[in-house]
Amino acid sequence: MNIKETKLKGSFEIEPKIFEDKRGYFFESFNKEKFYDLTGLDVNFVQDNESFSTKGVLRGLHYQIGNHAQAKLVRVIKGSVLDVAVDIRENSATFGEHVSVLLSEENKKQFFVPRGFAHGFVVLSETAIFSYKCDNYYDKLSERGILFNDPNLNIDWKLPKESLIISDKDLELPVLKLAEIN
Ligand SMILES: Cc1cn([C@H]2C[C@H](O)[C@@H](COP(=O)(O)OP(=O)(O)O[C@H]3O[C@H](C)C(=O)[C@H](O)[C@H]3O)O2)c(=O)[nH]c1=O
Repeated sequence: MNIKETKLKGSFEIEPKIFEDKRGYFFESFNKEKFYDLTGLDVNFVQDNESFSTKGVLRGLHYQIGNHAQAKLVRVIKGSVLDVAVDIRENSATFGEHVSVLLSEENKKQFFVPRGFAHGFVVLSETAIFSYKCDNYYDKLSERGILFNDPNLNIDWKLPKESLIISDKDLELPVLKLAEIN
């Protein structure tokens, strides 16, 4: 397994070791001990999620506030997505900055997004199955979000805006304001 910390401290790109043979492939999609050894993070995931989306679907940017904040270990089982994490940790030197990572069934890459980040992705393939682990439970009342095309974040979602498929809820999200992230 290769793990590389991104420019946003505490977030990591992960490349699992793939075992291929005449039958196909095998890899450990998560190993708590190895993750700790490579990141120093003793993470306890409590919830796994999966979503299916078609090309152009953009989910996010979402986060949960306070004690309900979630760290996520995300990956793509089918298709490919551009995955984006935005640092909204109040005193972070990289507050408001983002990292984009291409996750696909081909590269089998994973992205660890720590608590204190907003997260979202856009589907680049015809369809995509997105699977992720969270270290805190879903809590609807603590859900918040940032508008996907917040001009302050200047995220390049790679696809033309008119081709994006975004929920009404996400289209009504606010832009990032320091005062409203907790
Ligand atoms: C996230 C979540 C949702 N739900 C229910 C609530 C809604 O009735 C339905 C769809 O929820 P939503 O439209 O918020 O799903 P996404 O837009 O994929 O949300 C996710 O989008 C981005 C990529 C994220 O990082 C978050 O994990 C998450 O917010 O599932 C649950 O029952 N449990 C959950 O953990």
